[in-house]
Amino acid sequence: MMNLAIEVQGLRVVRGGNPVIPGLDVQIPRGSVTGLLGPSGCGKTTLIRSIAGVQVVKAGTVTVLGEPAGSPTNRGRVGYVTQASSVYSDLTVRQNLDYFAAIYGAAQSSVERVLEEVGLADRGDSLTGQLSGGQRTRVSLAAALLTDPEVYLLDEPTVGLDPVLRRDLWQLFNRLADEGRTLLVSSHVMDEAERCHQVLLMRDGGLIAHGSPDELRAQTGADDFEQAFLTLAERSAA
Ligand SMILES: Nc1ncnc2c1ncn2[C@@H]1O[C@H](COP(=O)(O)OP(=O)(O)OP(=O)(O)O)[C@@H](O)[C@H]1O
Repeated sequence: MMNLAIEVQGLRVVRGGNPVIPGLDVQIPRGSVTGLLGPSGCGKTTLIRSIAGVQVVKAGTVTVLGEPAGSPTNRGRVGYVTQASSVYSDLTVRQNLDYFAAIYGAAQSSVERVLEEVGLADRGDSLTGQLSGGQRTRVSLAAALLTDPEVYLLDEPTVGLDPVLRRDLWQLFNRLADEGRTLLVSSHVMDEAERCHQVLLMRDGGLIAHGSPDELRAQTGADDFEQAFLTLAERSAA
């Protein structure tokens, strides 16, 4: 049996009276980077929230590391980085990380390590509120890295980043997966599919494809993922 990090069965989520996820099943193996790709509003954040255990769900089961999503047993084992950064704007970057290290019980020495990993080693003394959106997201990511979680749920972590930083972050995600961590990373930039082991293509609250980048290319005959998505979207609507 596959060693699963995340298992979603029959997930149904209603938001604002609308069934934004009408019924979804997916399995994500440990030690992989899975890209969750799809257009704005298709339900990526809702799916990630359901896996993080912070979304009210109408039906279905979501299991993370063998526990129900949101289980206290998984505290510290699951790192969730939301789209809106969840760090304090009136503290410096280092003060934020010192604070999170203290409440998570992480070694203070890990602060410099995570600053380096997210490319913010030179911004430790900057006031977080004066950083760009992409920099603030990286402070949130650094805070998640402090506890060395087994599962990372990252909601659009590369939005607003230049190509060099995006490449560096994807290298970090792949390194974490090589070390046995599991990452679910959402993006609406289709080209980011290339950097994942597995890709989930989402549309209108459902999955229209799940496979490796090569498998999706072979299924559609498309060279780029923008085209592959369009082909799969047309097929799913037919
Ligand atoms: N708080 C809310 N109340 C009601 N409906 C919501 C709420 N948040 C999101 N929705 C709806 O749920 C659907 C899915 O939204 P979601 O944020 O999960 O999409 P997304 O793919 O993450 O979008 P984006 O890429 O723009 O962040 C959308 O139709 C959205 O309008």
